[in-house]
Amino acid sequence: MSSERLEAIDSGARGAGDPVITVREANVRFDMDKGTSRVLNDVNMDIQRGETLGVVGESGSGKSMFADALLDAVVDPGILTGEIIYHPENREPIDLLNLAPWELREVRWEDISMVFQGAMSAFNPTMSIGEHFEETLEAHGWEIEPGLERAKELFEDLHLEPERMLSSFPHELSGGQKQRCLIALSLILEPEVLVMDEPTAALDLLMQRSILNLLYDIKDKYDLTLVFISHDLPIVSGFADRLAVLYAFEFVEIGEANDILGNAAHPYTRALLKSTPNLEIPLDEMQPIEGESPDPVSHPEGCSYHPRCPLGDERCEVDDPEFRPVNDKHDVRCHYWERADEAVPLAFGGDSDE
Ligand SMILES: Nc1ncnc2c1ncn2[C@@H]1O[C@H](COP(=O)(O)OP(=O)(O)OP(=O)(O)O)[C@@H](O)[C@H]1O
Ligand code: NI
Repeated sequence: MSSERLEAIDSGARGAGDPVITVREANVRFDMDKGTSRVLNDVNMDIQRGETLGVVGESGSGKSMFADALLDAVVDPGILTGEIIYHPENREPIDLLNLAPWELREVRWEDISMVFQGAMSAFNPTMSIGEHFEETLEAHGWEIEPGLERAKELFEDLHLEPERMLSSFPHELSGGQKQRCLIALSLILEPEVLVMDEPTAALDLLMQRSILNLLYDIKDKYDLTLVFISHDLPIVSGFADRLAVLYAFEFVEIGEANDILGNAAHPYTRALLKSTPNLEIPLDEMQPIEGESPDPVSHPEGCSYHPRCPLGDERCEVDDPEFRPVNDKHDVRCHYWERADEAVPLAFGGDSDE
């Protein structure tokens, strides 16, 4: 690993100093007929124990690849390289990319659990919700009865009727109920980290917010670290402690959520803030981000955002910026971030000087 890269993870990406998962130089590639598709590009990240980390970016930016990488669950024939280390609270660190299949199965669910994108349709229609819980408990050699008692408590915490849920079949439930059942199921083996990839995308805005509020309420009770992935920046930002912005398969800005919202330093983040539907923004002030997102087979030279960036110049065409500090908890990969607020003003007043 180059020294610049190590520096790059010095502040923003590292957070406060008790990481539960450390990601170093993570890459995902698919070897395809038209060339090699690189869909996660040298990603570094420390996820801090107990935090809620929000990961945002446009569709196709690599959010799901990042989520899948955290559990070494990138689909075939994708190739994940780099280092993903899980740091349990009272055990030795675990190198996720060097585990036997049975060891990895144990870590998934019992240490790091995931609600996959689109998982609502993954319920088996012929099995009751209770049977889904039993199946998971059995597969991991956990006792059924105490497991179902825990399930009931989880249901109550998530404002669902326990008995009715256990005996229901997936088609008998609303989207919001199914989503909460999935969250309960993902917590049944008492994981320390819960990764959620667009867990509320198929739900209406009110339901999304109410599920996030419930998660927020149970997070402390279950001692959870949450990694929350979404294309919807306003939704995530109201909920996350830190935000990490993905552009073109790499993080371009990382910092405390409030700081990113009020003081976004990357032209892309600012464009994203401007373009994202938000209850607070008048519709006529929303602007889609101009230009195309990059092709994973041929990444642009230099800064990957330069073809779309109002600040892009000759330097940006050749020189890929490393992370630089905006403050001690906020890092950005842009040569000209100090001019980003002029170049991409936030019409709705995100900046204090507007
Ligand atoms: N199985 C696959 N084979 C090859 N390329 C893939 C595969 N799955 C995803 N990709 C590509 O990887 C890139 C990143 O995809 P990813 O699913 O991580 O995006 P995302 O940010 O999660 O998008 P969305 O918001 O739509 O879920 C995209 O260019 C996508 O086309
Ligand atoms: Ni995705």
